[in-house]
Amino acid sequence: MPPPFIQCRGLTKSYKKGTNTVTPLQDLDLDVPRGSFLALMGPSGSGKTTLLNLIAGIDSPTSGTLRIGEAQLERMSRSQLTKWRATHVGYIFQLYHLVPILSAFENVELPLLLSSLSRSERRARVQTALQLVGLADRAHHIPAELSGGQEQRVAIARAIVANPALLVADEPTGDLDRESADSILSLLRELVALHGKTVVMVTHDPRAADAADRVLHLEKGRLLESQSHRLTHA
Ligand SMILES: Nc1ncnc2c1ncn2[C@@H]1O[C@H](COP(=O)(O)OP(=O)(O)OP(=O)(O)O)[C@@H](O)[C@H]1O
Repeated sequence: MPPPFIQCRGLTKSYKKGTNTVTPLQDLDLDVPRGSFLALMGPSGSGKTTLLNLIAGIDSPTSGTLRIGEAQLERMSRSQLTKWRATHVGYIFQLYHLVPILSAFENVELPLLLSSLSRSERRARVQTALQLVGLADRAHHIPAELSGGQEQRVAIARAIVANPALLVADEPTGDLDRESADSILSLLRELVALHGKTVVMVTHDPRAADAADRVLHLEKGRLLESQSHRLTHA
């Protein structure tokens, strides 16, 4: 068996709040295989975003270990994490976070501007990403000229343009109608099934969680159960 792509052991995150210590994530053990789709559910304040941000290298654990691919994240400094993130993780937000004055093309190109790629290489990558999300014909539209579902597709193109192995998504369908939500979930499934991405998604929506291979429930910073081991997908 290959080693898990994501491996957490005793993962704990605490914050000091005045004289109190808040521990949104406590002693978490988790293995996620490469090329799988994991959904994280749980009540508000249960630690879902905290875990997502640790896995994305946005924040560092207080204790425990977190390995993603070859990288041992708990040993990295802030600047090492920032560098690692740029090539290894794509982040998808509930409210898309697109730059309103830039076209779809320019939004997707943003993560590549700090890379050493030439202009024509960047253009080719952006076009490929927009094609993959089905929006090649909207490249020159600004976000206000797109529907919510299309904006989220642009955000997904931006998340995959640097070809990261890992995608993390925080409520990616939370602001969408059912039909657009379903099409975003199909797209995420396609990225897993056809492109080998590993997706970790926080959601409150059981229908969204149903698109995942596995659903984990957090409560008060601890893992409750694992269910819905899906073996095949249409
Ligand atoms: N930077 C921080 N400083 C202090 N406390 C924090 C910080 N980030 C998160 N917390 C606390 O950790 C707990 C878990 O927060 P988290 O955002 O991970 O929950 P969540 O499950 O994602 O909730 P929601 O579904 O509402 O987004 C909360 O009680 C929150 O107040």
